[in-house]
Amino acid sequence: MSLPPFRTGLAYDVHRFAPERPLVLGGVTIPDAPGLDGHSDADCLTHAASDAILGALALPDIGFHFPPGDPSCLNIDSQKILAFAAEKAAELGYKIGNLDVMIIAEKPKISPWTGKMRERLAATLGIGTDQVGIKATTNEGLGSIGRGEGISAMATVLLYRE
Ligand SMILES: Nc1ccn([C@@H]2O[C@H](COP(=O)(O)O)[C@@H](O)[C@H]2O)c(=O)n1
Ligand SMILES: C[C@@]1(CO)OP(=O)(O)OP(=O)(O)OC[C@H]1O
Repeated sequence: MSLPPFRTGLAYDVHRFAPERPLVLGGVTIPDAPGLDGHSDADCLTHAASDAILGALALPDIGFHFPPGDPSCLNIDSQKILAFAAEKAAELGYKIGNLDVMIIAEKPKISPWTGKMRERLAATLGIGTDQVGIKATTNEGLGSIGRGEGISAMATVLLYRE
């Protein structure tokens, strides 16, 4: 692998609602909100963040490392997946410059939780909270997300070498 000083990564994930499950986003359990369906904890924000890091490194995605359906991944805490991606970056000599995430959801209201999510992701990644951005938007009623069928997330990351 060539080792340029900077590498960027981009990722997307979406999960449909599964109201009987707890809602975990950015490693934070949001009370009184419908959860998401998945083999893991279904934390689409953290999945997108993890895939952005793996993508920046040109490594296979999270499904390769944590196969859907693998019993060892059942209800897995996605912070473990994010920590794995961060370890891969460190192994290849990269640090995280910044991570930026966008949540697209009609519900619940995300903004009250972004502070805790930034702290959780920063702790998992071993970086400062000022290196983690999290924003949310609705889909203005358009499409499956707009109909309130699930939550999606996009993430971008900058990695650098010293
Ligand atoms: N699930 C969401 C969606 C939006 N927000 C916050 O509301 C603002 C306005 O959203 P629009 O979709 O109308 O642009 C947005 O900037 C967020 O601050 C939210 O917290 N949770
Ligand atoms: C981490 C995994 C493990 O099953 O989680 P899932 O909940 O299946 O979520 P998805 O984003 O569909 O695919 C990633 C999987 O590898």
